[in-house]
Amino acid sequence: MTAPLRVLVTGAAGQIGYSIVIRIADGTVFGKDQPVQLVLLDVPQCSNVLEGVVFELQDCALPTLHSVEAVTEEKPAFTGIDYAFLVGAMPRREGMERKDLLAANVKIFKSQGKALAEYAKPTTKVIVVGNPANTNAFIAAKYAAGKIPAKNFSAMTRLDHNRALAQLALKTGTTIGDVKNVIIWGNHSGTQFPDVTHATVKKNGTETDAYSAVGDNAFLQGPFIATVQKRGGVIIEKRKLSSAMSAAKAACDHIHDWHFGTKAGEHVSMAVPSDGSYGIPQGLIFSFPVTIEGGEWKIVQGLSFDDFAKGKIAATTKELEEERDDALKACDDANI
Ligand SMILES: NC(=O)c1ccc[n+]([C@@H]2O[C@H](COP(=O)([O-])OP(=O)(O)OC[C@H]3O[C@@H](n4cnc5c(N)ncnc54)[C@H](O)[C@@H]3O)[C@@H](O)[C@H]2O)c1
Ligand SMILES: O=C(O)C[C@H](O)C(=O)O
Repeated sequence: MTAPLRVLVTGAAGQIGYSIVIRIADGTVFGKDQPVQLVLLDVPQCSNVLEGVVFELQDCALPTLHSVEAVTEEKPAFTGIDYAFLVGAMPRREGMERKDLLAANVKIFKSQGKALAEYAKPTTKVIVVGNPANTNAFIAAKYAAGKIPAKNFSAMTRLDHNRALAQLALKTGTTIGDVKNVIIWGNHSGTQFPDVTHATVKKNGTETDAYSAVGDNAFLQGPFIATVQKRGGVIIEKRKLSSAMSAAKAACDHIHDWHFGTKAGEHVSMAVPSDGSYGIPQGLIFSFPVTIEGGEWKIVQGLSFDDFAKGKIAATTKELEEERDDALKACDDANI
């Protein structure tokens, strides 16, 4: 029998947590033949809610769910895990930018970076969902350094990637399966650059580049980019809560592809530590197009940028550098 994977979800009493755990437990993420031991972490004040989630998962009677436990401390949460979905963090409310969460949330990721180093397997793979996701992942990786390699840390821009696919499909009157190879560059924030220069759309049986399929450059360089950049804020305005169903689905897509690999000829967007590719400062957790094989991601190389794209990439890089510096200062100030 296949050995179970031990998978941690933090913030499991929250709204994304509630949508994510069922997909991990029912085999959507790791496959229908892969047993999973789920570990759900939240703060002690949420222990009752967490217990309710455990009861519901038990009541789902899922063949792939080997075990599920609820914990409110880091040691039992992080011990021996193979994958960590780091969701637990404060969400933004109307009128806030994601970086306004930095001071409150970065301390969580300093502490969890240390816990990963102390208790998790050195091979653990981490997705940070809690905002500001890129910078939180940078901090977690920093405090786990020496025990878990930086390449095992990532932040989620798959939701932005999925939003970009959906907007292209809507605009061209196609379906999601017809659109591929959009790219999200940079930060999961309003400065991200959703780029369709290398995307393709299959329409009436013929695959063409996205610019030809849309036939409206002004749309692709204007409203399309703004819609994807601002989608999270619009959802908050409408729901009075931040996106959860779509965020959980994207986190599961991200880990599914990290585990199983990307399809031939396709790349996905994933915020990973820069190795200096495209001139992005080393170590910044920056969203790149990646291909994945054997559990290892590789940044797609050799893509060219026009001046428009260069300007967008410079802006998101600058924001990430500023967030990094603020986060490092907040960590120095935080007595954890
Ligand atoms: N990267 C993305 O694309 C993306 C998308 C949507 C939401 N988010 C972010 O995800 C985070 C969670 O969103 P949500 O809507 O589920 O929020 P939520 O408030 O519904 O749930 C967050 C949960 O985290 C818990 N928590 C807080 N501190 C914790 C800690 N130290 N350890 C464990 N659990 C802790 C809270 O008690 C709560 O149950 C937010 O920061 C949100 O902004 C990111
Ligand atoms: O926008 C937010 O604050 C939530 C999330 O990051 C999103 O993109 O939906």
